[in-house]
Amino acid sequence: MLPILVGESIKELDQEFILSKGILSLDLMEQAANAFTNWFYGVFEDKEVQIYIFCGPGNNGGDGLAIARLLSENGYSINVFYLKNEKDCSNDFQANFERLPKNISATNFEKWDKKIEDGGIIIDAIFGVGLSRVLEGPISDLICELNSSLATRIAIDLPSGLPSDSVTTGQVFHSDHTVTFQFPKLSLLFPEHIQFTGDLHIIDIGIEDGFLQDFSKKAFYIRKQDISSRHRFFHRFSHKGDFGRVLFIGGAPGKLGALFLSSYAALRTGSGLVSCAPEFEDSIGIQVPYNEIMLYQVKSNTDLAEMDAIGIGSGWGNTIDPDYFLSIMIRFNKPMVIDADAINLLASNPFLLQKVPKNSILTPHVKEFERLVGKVANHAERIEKAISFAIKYEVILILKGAHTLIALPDGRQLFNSSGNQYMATAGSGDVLTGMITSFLGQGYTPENAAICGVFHHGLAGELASESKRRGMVASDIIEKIPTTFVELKIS
Ligand SMILES: NC(=O)C1=CN([C@@H]2O[C@H](COP(=O)(O)OP(=O)(O)OC[C@H]3O[C@@H](n4cnc5c(N)ncnc54)[C@H](O)[C@@H]3O)[C@@H](O)[C@H]2O)[C@@H](O)CC1
Ligand SMILES: [K+]
Repeated sequence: MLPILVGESIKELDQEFILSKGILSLDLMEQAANAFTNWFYGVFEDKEVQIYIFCGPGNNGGDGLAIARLLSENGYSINVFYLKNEKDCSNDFQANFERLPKNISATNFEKWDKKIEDGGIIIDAIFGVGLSRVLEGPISDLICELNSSLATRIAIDLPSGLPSDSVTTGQVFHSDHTVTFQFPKLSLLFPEHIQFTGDLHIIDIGIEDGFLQDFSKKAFYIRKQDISSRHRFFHRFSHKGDFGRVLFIGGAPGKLGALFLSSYAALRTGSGLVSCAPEFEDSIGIQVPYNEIMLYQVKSNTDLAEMDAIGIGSGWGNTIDPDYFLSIMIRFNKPMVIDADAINLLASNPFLLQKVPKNSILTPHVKEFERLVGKVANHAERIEKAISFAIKYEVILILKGAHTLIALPDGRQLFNSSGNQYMATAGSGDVLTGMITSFLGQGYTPENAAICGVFHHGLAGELASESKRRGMVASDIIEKIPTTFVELKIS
């Protein structure tokens, strides 16, 4: 997985990397500029448009100048504006300033005539991870001016004004695209920053993952290439028992659909045998809309341990007796997947939290999470509380949303890269519960079940939305689960 470094470690990384490779920091800047321009050529082919590059005094500005040179050499029309007397700027800024081709006009931003041609592109190279305080004065006014333009806006590494690891309180550049180097900075994953970050692109500037590992042991970004090694592989003699027997408990009157979504998602994820236990006085006569799913009686079956995994809570209702939940946890006594109304039950009966089997997986959305831990001010605090919760109760806490967070009991935090906004639809969470429970039942460790479940769920959502967009529903996600195995070449 890709390590996520905090802002203050990035300078140290930079230093050690160039030392180990025997290169100059200017060379690394050139690698970064080349990686950026390669991305740029793929997205913006029209060389007639005017490109306005605003360069701050540090190395973010240096990147901007190197990019200006490379784009100009490639035939693009470049206008550079810099923010300080170039003598006060970083060494690599100055070196790249010297290397600017003569045909590029470079002007102090205070002399900018505020004209941006129609269809123009603004590149923000003002501040990156070196931002040290809230923007004020003329720089804040400049960002405000740039934000009001109709141009396409691109931020290099970070939108200027956005701190790398915390929530912003000041003026920030509004990007349509943020092109960040090597790994996502934490603040680019916060939902409250979406208006600043736009589409996120992580580009490789040549620093190997292995090198990054020494600088972050806590926060990671889950990518497509991290998934295959987490899967179990089955052979031609595998039988349905090997693929696990799973049970879903939930589905009170009026909410049966949630239970069926979880159950069917588990089948599509590969479970061998799937049963569901609706929360009905008498569930015998209930019609299950899928031939492959069996009905199960939790109250009369004492041996819940015959199940390989249990997913509990989808549509369970709010009238469940906490002692009944407790008896299920005691009778099963293995890690289980706990969602929705089961999380609400834990929140209103905190004594139950101590009884949750270790390494269980809780999958709250933001509101359910707040019921568990209380109100939070912002996403940074939410992440901190998720980490402490996972450590305290020795569970895996999956905080659902864009870049779903998987907080592990040892304190590691994994952020997901798959999925999109179209997945914010009724029942999407029930599908996730079904998928994670399925992997758990197939013998995956809770950590791998969580990672594979979250990533495949997001990928299935992406695939389903290709043709459905905002009309996508949770069942569409389920139908695309098998294609995720094909995409990732999982047999
Ligand atoms: N791996 C790396 O570390 C690499 C870093 N590179 C670039 O270098 C950037 C970091 O460069 P720097 O550390 O020089 O930092 P920045 O260029 O982000 O900013 C530092 C400069 O801005 C000033 N400053 C900070 N906050 C300010 C504020 N609110 N108002 C006015 N002035 C302010 C500082 O005094 C300093 O002069 C990265 O974001 C990236 O763009 C790339 O060149 C490639 C490699
Ligand atoms: K920037």
